[in-house]
Amino acid sequence: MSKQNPRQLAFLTLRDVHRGAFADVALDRILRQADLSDADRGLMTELVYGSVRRQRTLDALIDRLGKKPASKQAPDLRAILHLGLYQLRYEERIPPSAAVNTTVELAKENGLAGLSGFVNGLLRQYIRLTVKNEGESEISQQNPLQLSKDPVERLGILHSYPDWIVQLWLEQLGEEETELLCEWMNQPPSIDLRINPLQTSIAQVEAAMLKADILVRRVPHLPQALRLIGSSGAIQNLPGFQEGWWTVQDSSAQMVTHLLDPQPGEIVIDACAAPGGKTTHIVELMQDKGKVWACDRTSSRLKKLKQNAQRLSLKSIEICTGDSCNLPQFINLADRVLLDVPCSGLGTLHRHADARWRQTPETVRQLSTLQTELLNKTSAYVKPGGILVYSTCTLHPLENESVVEAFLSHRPSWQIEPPPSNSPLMDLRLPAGWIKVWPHRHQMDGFFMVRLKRGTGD
Ligand SMILES: C[S@@+](CC[C@H](N)C(=O)[O-])C[C@H]1O[C@@H](n2cnc3c(N)ncnc32)[C@H](O)[C@@H]1O
Repeated sequence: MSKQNPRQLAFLTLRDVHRGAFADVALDRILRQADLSDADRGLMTELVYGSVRRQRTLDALIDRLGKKPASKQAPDLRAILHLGLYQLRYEERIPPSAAVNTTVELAKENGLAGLSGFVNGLLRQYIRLTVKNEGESEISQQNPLQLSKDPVERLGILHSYPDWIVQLWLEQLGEEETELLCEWMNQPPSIDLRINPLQTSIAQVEAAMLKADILVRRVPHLPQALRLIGSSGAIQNLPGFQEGWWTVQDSSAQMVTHLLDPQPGEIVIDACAAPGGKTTHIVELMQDKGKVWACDRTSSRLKKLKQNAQRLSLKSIEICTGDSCNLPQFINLADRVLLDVPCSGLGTLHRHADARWRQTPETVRQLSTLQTELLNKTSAYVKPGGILVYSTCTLHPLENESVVEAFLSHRPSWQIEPPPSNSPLMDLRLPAGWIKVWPHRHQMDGFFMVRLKRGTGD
C-alpha cells in the first residue's frame, strides 16, 4: 500500500490525535506533505474528522462486537476499527466490501497482520447486523448499539457526545430538541461571508459569484451576509477575496457586532479581538471613521488580525498586545467595548471534530472564572453612558447567564439594554434580555450575546 493512500494517511493522523494532537493541526501537517488528488484529500479529511467526531458511537460498536471493550484494544487497532466502522456506518458512497477490504489491508500494512482476521470478522459482523433483509423497509442502524432508555446515555452513544454535554442540553431544551441539536452538530458546517460595504455591495458579490458558478443565498435579517451553498473550493480562490470584498464569518458572529451597533467617530475597544473577525466588522460599520483598539494577549493571532485589516483596506485599527484585564490607560475611555471572551465553544462543535472530547466540566469552570474577571475589569473601560457587549460561542449557562447575572448583581449602575430599535435581533431576544442562538432553530453557530449599558451615575 502506497504512503499516498488516503486511508493510510487518515490512520497516521488518527494515531497522532490519539496521542494528544489537535485533529485539525495533525490533519493539516500530514496533508501539507501529502500528494493526493482533491477527491482523496476530501476522503481523508472526512475519515479523520468523522472518526474523531463519532468516536463514542464507534467505541460502543467495538464494545458490542469485539471480545474486548474498545478501551482495552491496542490504540492502533482501535483507530483502524474506527476507520472501518465509520465507513460502514456513515459513508454511503463507499461499498461495504471496499470498506472491509481496505481496513483489513490497513491492519496488515501497519504491523497488525495477525489481527487482520479479527478486523475482517468484526466488520463483517457489523454488516450482518445492519443489512437490509428482504421485506424490511430500512436498515436498522441502532440495533448493534443496544441503546438504553436513559436519554443521556442513549443520545450520548447514538450521536457521540460525552454525557455532560447531553445533560447540559437536556436541562435547557428537553429530549426532542436535544436530539435535533446533537444531529445538527454532526453535520458539515456551512460557510458564510460578510460583505465589506466599504469596498463593494452585496449585489456585486452575488453577481461575481454567479459568474463563477458559485451558489450563494442571502441570510434573513443580516444585511451583509451571504451563505455559500454546496462546495466552493479553496476560499482564497473565490471572487473578491484578494480585493477585500468579504470576510468569512458565521451569521451568528455577525449579529454580535450589530448588537454593539458602533457609530462613525466613536472610540471602541475590542478586548478579545484576534483574529479580528469582529474588529474588522466594527470598523466597517463605523465607515472606517473613529478608533478601534484591537486588544489581545496572543500576538500570533494579532498578526492574522493585521493581515485581515490590510486585505480589507481598513485603517482605523490600533493594536494593543497584552492582558486586557490590565489596561489602566483605557479607564472610562470607550464609547463601546466588545468582550468576545475565550469560551468552551459548545456552539461550534460542528467546526472542531475533537472539541467535544477536549472540553470538560472542569475547563468550563476555569473559563467561567476567566470570563468573570475579563468582564469585571474591561467594564471599567466603558465611559459613563456607554455600551458593553458580552459574547461567547458556547451554550453553557456557567459561561453565559451566570457570568452576566453575577456581574449585574454587584454593579447597580449597569443594566441590560435591548438591541437597537430597528434591529432584527429584537426577534431573538429572550425575556431576560440576552440573545441565545440555538443552531438547530436558527441554522447558524450557537452564540450568546448581551448588550449592557453603563449608567451615568458612577
Ligand atoms: C473568542 S476569541 C476572539 C475572537 C475574535 N473576537 C474574533 O471575532 O475574531 C478569544 C480571544 O481572547 C484572547 N484572550 C484570552 N484571554 C485574554 C486576556 N486576558 N487578555 C486579552 N486577550 C485574551 C485569546 O487570545 C483569543 O484570541
